[in-house]
Order: sequence, then C-alpha cells, then structure tokens
Amino acid sequence: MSSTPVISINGLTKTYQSGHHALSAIDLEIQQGEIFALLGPNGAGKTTLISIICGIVTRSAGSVAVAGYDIERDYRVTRAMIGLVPQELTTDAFESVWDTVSLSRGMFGHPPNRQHIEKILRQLSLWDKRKNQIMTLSGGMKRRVMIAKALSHEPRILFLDEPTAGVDVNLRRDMWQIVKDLRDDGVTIILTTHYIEEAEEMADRIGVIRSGELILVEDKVALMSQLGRKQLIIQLDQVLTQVPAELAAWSLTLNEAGTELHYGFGASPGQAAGTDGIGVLLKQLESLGIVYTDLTTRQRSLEEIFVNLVEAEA
Ligand SMILES: Nc1ncnc2c1ncn2[C@@H]1O[C@H](COP(=O)(O)OP(=O)(O)OP(=O)(O)O)[C@@H](O)[C@H]1O
Repeated sequence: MSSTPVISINGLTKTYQSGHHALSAIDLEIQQGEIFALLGPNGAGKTTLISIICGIVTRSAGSVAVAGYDIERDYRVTRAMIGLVPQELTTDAFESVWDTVSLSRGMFGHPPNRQHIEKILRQLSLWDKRKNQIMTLSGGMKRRVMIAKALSHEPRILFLDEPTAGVDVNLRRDMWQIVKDLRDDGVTIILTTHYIEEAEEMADRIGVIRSGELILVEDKVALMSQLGRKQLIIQLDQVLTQVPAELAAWSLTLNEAGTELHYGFGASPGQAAGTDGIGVLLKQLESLGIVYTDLTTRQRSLEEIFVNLVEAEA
C-alpha cells in the first residue's frame, strides 16, 4: 500500500435543513489501494459522509479532495474517479444485464468498451446472465449488477454502502472475495457496515463513527492488538469467597460462583506486560496453596472492542 492519500477530508461538517447535525468536523485521509471500513450504529452519519464525497449531498463546511481535486469545484473529474454502490438497488428491471452496465458507462461519457464490460461481468460471475433481464435475477445477482454498474466507468475508488445488508452467509463471503479481488486490481475501497465481522474480515483500516463524530481511525491489526487484551481464566479446585489480599496487585476478578479467577493482560498500560507475568502469578497462587485445575486464555474480538468503545464514548 502506498501512502498517497486518494481522499483528503478536512473539517467536514454537515447540518441538514432540518437543523440536524449529521457530521461534525470530520478529518480523514484514505490511502490509495486500501480497504477502509466505516463502522457505526444506525444514523451515525456513514451514508451522509460517503454521499458528500460522491457529490450527492452538499457539505455545510470543510473540504474534500479526491486525488487533489475539490469535490464541488471539480465535480466532473472527481465523480468520474468514483464508483458508488448504494444501499438501495436502483436498476431498470426490464433492461438486460449487459445493457444496464454498458449504459452506465455511457452516462459517464466514456466510449463503449466491450472488453472492459466483459471483464467485470466475468469477474462478478455475471457473464452467463448478461442477456437476462434484471427482474429475472436473484437478489444476490442484482447486487452484483449494482457493483458491475459502479465499475463500468473504471473508477479508482469504489464506495460500497452496506454491501451485505440482508444477504445470506454464502453471498456475504462471495462479496468479501469480490471486494478483495477488486483491491488486488488496485481499486481503493471504502465500505460502510454494521457488521463488525465484516470489518474484521476485510478492512485494512477501520473508522468508527458515532453521532456524526469520527471517534477512532486505526489500522485493524494495531486496533486489535492495542485494545484486544487477552484474558487468562484460572479454573480453581476450591471455591473462594474473595480474591486473597496477597494477590491485590494483580487486579484479578473472581467469577460469581467463586470458581474462576480472571486475569486481563496484554498491551494495556499498568498491566504486567506479555505473558511473563503469568508465570509469576501462578507461582504466587501455588505459594498461597491455591490449587487450579485448568488454564485458558481468550482474546477479545473486534466486536467486544467496538461495543466497549461506543459505550465508553456514550
Ligand atoms: N435528508 C436528510 N434530512 C434530514 N436529516 C437527515 C437526512 N438524511 C439523513 N439525515 C439524518 O442524519 C443522520 C445520519 O444519517 P445517515 O444516513 O448518514 O446515517 P448512517 O450512519 O448511514 O445510518 P444507517 O446505518 O442507518 O444507514 C440521521 O440522524 C438521519 O436521520
């Protein structure tokens, strides 16, 4: 991945005519060739943000540049670089797959290019359906047509607004593969999602948006290792009524039944670093005559991290 920002957003603010503040001073840079997932609850401002970049909604303040071009002053240039797959399916039901996708290319003023249309239809497994009317396709195939339409004018950047909302597990996995293949072709991808699993599976970076504020932007792996502390569960041979005072320094917690001690460790400040501390802890338990029957560790998932984050900010 190069470090050239393909999208630069500065102080972007949106207040709808109703007076609703949908976005507050968003600063964000999207790097060329990355998959960026915008995660947030309903009404957080995800669609508003991508609609502004795509020129569908006007900004109230701030600036957005795509490859250095301003999205309002140089609208035609920036819009031509962008493909948008909206949440709602918008296609003419009576048109054939081939005509729909070809027509979409023409709307961007591009001359016909049969080879390109064939390539994307094959890539999206739509080639065999190219003569079919859209209305005869399954929901999953219709979604693929939406992606094909968005790719028809060879955009450098593809926005996917909740690409897998309401689709079954198999199709979701197919979509993930399609998105990764597109990234391998050099397309920068920005997707919005409610599904943490989706961000965890696909994204290089994750932005969390809540009530119009971007509360976090982080590399996925770094995010998971910074926040994803591990937990050691010590199964006890006896029932304790409380954590022994001698172990106070370890910030242990006892489960309700008194049969398990829980120890959080990892990269968080103030905690014993790494796994070295565990050996010391276990020796100390032994010296206190506390017998354990089993040890397990678990890593927090991005889902837990996300829920904690949104709750902490609330
Ligand atoms: N045209 C509009 N006029 C007034 N308010 C709007 C308009 N469009 C969106 N909003 C409000 O702005 C806020 C952000 O909406 P937005 O669609 O960007 O959220 P979202 O994060 O995409 O939500 P979802 O996950 O439900 O799609 C919401 O409170 C919404 O009701």
